[in-house]
Amino acid sequence: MSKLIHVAAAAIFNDSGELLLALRDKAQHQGGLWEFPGGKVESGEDVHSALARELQEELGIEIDQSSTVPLIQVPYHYPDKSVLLDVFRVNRFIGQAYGREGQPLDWVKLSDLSGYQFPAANRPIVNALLLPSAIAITPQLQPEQYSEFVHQAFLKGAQAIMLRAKHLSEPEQFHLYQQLSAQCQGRLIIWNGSVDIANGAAVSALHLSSARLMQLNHREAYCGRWLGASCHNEEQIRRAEQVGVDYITLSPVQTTSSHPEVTPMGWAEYSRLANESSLPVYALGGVSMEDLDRTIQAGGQGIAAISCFC
Ligand SMILES: Nc1nc2c([nH]c(=O)n2[C@H]2C[C@H](O)[C@@H](COP(=O)(O)OP(=O)(O)OP(=O)(O)O)O2)c(=O)[nH]1
Ligand SMILES: [Mg+2]
Repeated sequence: MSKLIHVAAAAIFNDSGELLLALRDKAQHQGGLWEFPGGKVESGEDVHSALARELQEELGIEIDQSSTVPLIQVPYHYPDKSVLLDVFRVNRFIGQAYGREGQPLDWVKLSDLSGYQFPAANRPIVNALLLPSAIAITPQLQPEQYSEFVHQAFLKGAQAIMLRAKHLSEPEQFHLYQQLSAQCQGRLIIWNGSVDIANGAAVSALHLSSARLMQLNHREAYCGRWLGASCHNEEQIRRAEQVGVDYITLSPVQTTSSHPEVTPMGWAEYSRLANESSLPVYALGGVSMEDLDRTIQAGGQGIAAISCFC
């Protein structure tokens, strides 16, 4: 397999929360498609300097390291070359962005991103931009207690809910899913269950256990928009990538009360696995909202947790 070409790229936001896209020239590799501005890291250059240089060369804007936050690293093998897209979120910049190389630019709302055609390697980047950074997973409760849990979880900073209620019957789970979907008012609600039931009930976000992930052969078997999976080791992560899921949770990062007998992987191993994976990776197991910044700095998407939202 050819050597990975290290590419620094930026998801640049303006004060209105719009994202800057540039159109690649037809003559370039992956030409005619929209991209996140950036380019190749030169030999001897660090990725932050490369990003600042590329954004100056391509857009005429100035950034510094304090205004960039890691978004995702995506290794990707095209038939003709292999790239490592090292993508940062840029929330502050100096200057007025314009296409210095004549390339058309567009400021785009996140909700309009699906209307743009990107290189194949960009799918996880778009997913990382659309997915939340904090998911509250429901503990085992009586059916009438879930609504209060969801209410509290949003107050405590969760941006999405994963309904995991294996102690209830499937009709009860589905009834709860519908009730909580109404309560979430457009925020993401993920159902932890099987592909068949999710398809039958037109569930738009499904999370698979690692056992269900290993049994799934094709992403297309699930009809909804978001597909996630629980992973605990490299074999499961590779499987999730092959199947083409949209995100994974990786656990346990730290000792957790729900599985006290399992040895946690620790932050260094979490970071290594998250960076090697092409997918958005949530830290799970003994983590809380206080770990959000370190998770993102470690190359993760965010946190998924039960206890800290109870
Ligand atoms: N900048 C950027 N490159 C991307 C994206 N997605 C994707 O697959 N790529 C690929 C295309 C290229 O093979 C490589 C980046 O190369 P580039 O053409 O931007 O590099 P550069 O700015 O240094 O340009 P050049 O001087 O080599 O022409 O990464 C993306 O969103 N942004
Ligand atoms: Mg470029």
